[in-house]
Amino acid sequence: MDAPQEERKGEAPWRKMSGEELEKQYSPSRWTVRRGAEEALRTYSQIGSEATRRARATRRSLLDIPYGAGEGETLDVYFPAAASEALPLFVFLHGGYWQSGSKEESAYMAGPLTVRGAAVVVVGYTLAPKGTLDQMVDQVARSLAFVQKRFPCNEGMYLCGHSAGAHLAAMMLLVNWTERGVTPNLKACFLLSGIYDLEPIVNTSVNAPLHLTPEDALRNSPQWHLEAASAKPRGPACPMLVIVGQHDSPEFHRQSREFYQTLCRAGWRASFEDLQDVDHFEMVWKLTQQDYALTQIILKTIFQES
Ligand SMILES: N[C@@H](CC(=O)c1ccccc1NC=O)C(=O)O
Repeated sequence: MDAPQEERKGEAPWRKMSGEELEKQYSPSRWTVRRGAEEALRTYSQIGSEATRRARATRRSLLDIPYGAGEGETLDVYFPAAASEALPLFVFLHGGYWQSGSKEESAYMAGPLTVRGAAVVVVGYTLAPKGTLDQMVDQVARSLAFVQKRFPCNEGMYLCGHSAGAHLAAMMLLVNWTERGVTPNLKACFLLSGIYDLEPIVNTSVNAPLHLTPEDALRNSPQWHLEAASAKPRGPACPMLVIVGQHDSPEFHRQSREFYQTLCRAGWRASFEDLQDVDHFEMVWKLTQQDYALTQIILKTIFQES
């Protein structure tokens, strides 16, 4: 059963916030500590573009591979030096509130991960207002099915999403893969600074290009459907890592903590990490660095080091 309406309509703190406060809570760039909002956003996209350029110049890659017939339904793959298809695949879904960002500026982790022997897949999807949230969720599901079919010998898919991308990643736990004829070999999920209950953003500026009705928001809120989902945990081998940045807003902390609790209730093996000393953007751009705590967590999860 889905979460009862009383639980959804309960005492969530955002319901008592002014419009202005809600807007602030859901504007990650207003919570950065080392840079101003605009500089943080600029740096985030610069580091991503530069990391992507570098990966394209120095790694074997497949770029703009269509996973569907629609415009923008393409993905990029970056490979380690040793040629093999029996590789772990790290699949990244970029953020940008479903209305900004692109795979062309999101291969942050391609360097550190390919050096260690994992391939990195960066998925493109159709941003709002052109794409609707339902379409994006379907696109990401099709991209994962495509990757599984294209690399059937993969040693596991490690799905990672940031912010809006973490929402899309979490929605994948609700997909009926049997119906789609292929089940991705999912080995772990990294959910970075995500939002899992979309109702609070319906009345913020985030929703201007999205046009989410309260019904759209509820249908696309993994927080309220996970416990009822038919896609049950694939056994103890698929951990869910829910990670939020120390300097993310209180609402982002609440969203991650409550989704972690829901994952546990639904029977997933989940962990929760409040990643010290990073904001919403540093959390991802530091994945360009091999010695960054989150890069190390990802590598340990993929390569099972203790
Ligand atoms: N306008 C937003 C931008 C934003 O939220 C964002 C930007 C890049 C990557 C992820 C983001 N957040 C969620 O997807 C802000 O004020 O931070």
